Amino acid sequence: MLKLFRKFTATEWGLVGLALVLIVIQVWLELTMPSYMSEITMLVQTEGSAMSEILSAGGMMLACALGSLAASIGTAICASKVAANFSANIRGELFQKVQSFSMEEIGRFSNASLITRSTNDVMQVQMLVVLGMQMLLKAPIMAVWAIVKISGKSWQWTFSTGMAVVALVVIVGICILVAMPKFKKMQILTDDINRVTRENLTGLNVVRAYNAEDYQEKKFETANNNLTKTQLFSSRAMSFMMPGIQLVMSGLGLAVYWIGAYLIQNAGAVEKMTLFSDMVVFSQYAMQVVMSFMMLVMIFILLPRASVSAKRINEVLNTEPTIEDGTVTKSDNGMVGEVEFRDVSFRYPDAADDVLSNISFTAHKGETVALIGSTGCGKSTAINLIPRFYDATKGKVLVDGIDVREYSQKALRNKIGYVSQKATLFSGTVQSNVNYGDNGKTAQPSDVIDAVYTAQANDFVEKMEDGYDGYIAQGGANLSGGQKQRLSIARAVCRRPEIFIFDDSFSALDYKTDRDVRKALDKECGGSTRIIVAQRIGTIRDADKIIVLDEGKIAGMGTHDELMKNCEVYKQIALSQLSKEELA
Ligand SMILES: Nc1ncnc2c1ncn2[C@@H]1O[C@H](COP(=O)(O)OP(=O)(O)OP(=O)(O)O)[C@@H](O)[C@H]1O
Repeated sequence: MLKLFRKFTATEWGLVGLALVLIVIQVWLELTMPSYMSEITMLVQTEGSAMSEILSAGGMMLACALGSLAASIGTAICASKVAANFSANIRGELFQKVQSFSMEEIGRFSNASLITRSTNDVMQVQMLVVLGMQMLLKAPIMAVWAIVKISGKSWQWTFSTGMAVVALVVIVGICILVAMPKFKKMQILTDDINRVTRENLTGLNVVRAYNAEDYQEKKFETANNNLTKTQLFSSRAMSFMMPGIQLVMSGLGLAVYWIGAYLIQNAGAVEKMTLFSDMVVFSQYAMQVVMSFMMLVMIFILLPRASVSAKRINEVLNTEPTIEDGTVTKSDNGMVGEVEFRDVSFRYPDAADDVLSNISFTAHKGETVALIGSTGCGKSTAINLIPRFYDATKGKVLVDGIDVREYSQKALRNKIGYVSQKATLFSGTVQSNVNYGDNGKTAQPSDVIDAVYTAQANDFVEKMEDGYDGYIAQGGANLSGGQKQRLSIARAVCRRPEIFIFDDSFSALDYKTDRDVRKALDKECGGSTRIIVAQRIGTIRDADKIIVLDEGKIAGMGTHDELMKNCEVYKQIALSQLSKEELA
């Protein structure tokens, strides 16, 4: 937690200082009030006191109350400003950190947990800062000051206040000890709720199509009940706290007056009046002491949850991405658009076996290299090593003759136009989706149009109400699968990259569109290297080199004709899709 607070900026520390000054003023004013009360008590009991004296003391009391109110509003403003800025900074840092994560770290934390950590956990810490700045600073000042004020009065009163404080500490201690483990659990269960809700929303079509609402509801109910039970348990434990504190406060009030009555009864006539006034003042100060402890209690209620949250936030902030950035920004060996896999093997973190074993091939500038093989044989995994979504566990992937690990990730990815297996579009317009990202080249509106034409997306884009400014919903929800794929292809084309990576990006296109896109790519982007993962023989049969993968190993490599002659795995895939006549 303290580690997080080190992130306070100078302005925030300045505001904390200002809040501290305001709190001292507030406490001073609050603790001055009982003196006026004592004065009024004395005046009321003294015969011949003038009304104006009572009114003047009352007026001073009112002024103290108003001053304390103003100081407390000032403190609250400072506290909320510090907390809001602090949490905005933490959220920003978390976002940046997650951006730097490789797929490995994202997989390790899970999307749901990263979202909870960036929202709910930050909120817990924010709440602690808001209340902590107001109460944690005020309580000790108030307690010490009030104790100083009451010391030297009757030892019986001081003793009863001390006992009340001990009783408070015991009650609060027990409640927190019982509830603390549950607080820790609560954040993890919030992750679960988040995960189940996200899963349900993203897969809503499938849920409905399979009438799986009940199943999803049960799943949600389990997560929800677990969280509710944990919350209820900790609330029940905590529910003993407030009445307990109230009991102690009332008991203390009673004790002060009871002791006072006893002392007054045994005192002389003159002492009686002083004792009475002391009793009124003491009960006020004693309440202030107890109130200070109550404020600390409030913080102790928040503290366990916030410290769990702070730990979870720090876990993310302290995680170093496994993909370290290199320094090379430009290859100065004259090579362009060349991709080489040199004896590459890869194993997913925590997996038992390699997904890829000893893969070696080269794609030269302007060549089309295709990867084909049964599902799950490692095609996507292989091409994900080029933009460094993961790093090879053995061997090297080279782009333009340089190990991809030596490049700065930005420079490496600037060379690449990547089209993922599942088309990803962002809420915005056609234009903002096609002219997406930054690779140092400024795309003109005409480049966007060219890219859309190359991807054969012009037919539907130009029919949209606003054309290239047409609205695209989040995830491309207002487009068909094939339309989404074409816009994803247009986005890669618009980048004018040295190397295209198409991860099964033509699968949602009909055969004719598939052929037209490939033809247009040949014409418009002929100089770029293309690495294509495909399931359809038709998509790749014209490729310069086809790599046949089987269980993560190369089963054959060559042109379509060569493979038809000498690669049994390829021949079987081809024959399963096309007749002998079509293949001839
Ligand atoms: N993030 C991951 N963590 C662990 N294992 C994974 C991960 N992603 C994929 N795998 C495993 O790696 C293997 C290869 O997956 P990959 O996605 O590369 O196959 P593919 O050949 O592209 O399949 P498809 O044609 O169905 O897309 C599969 O067995 C899969 O279970």
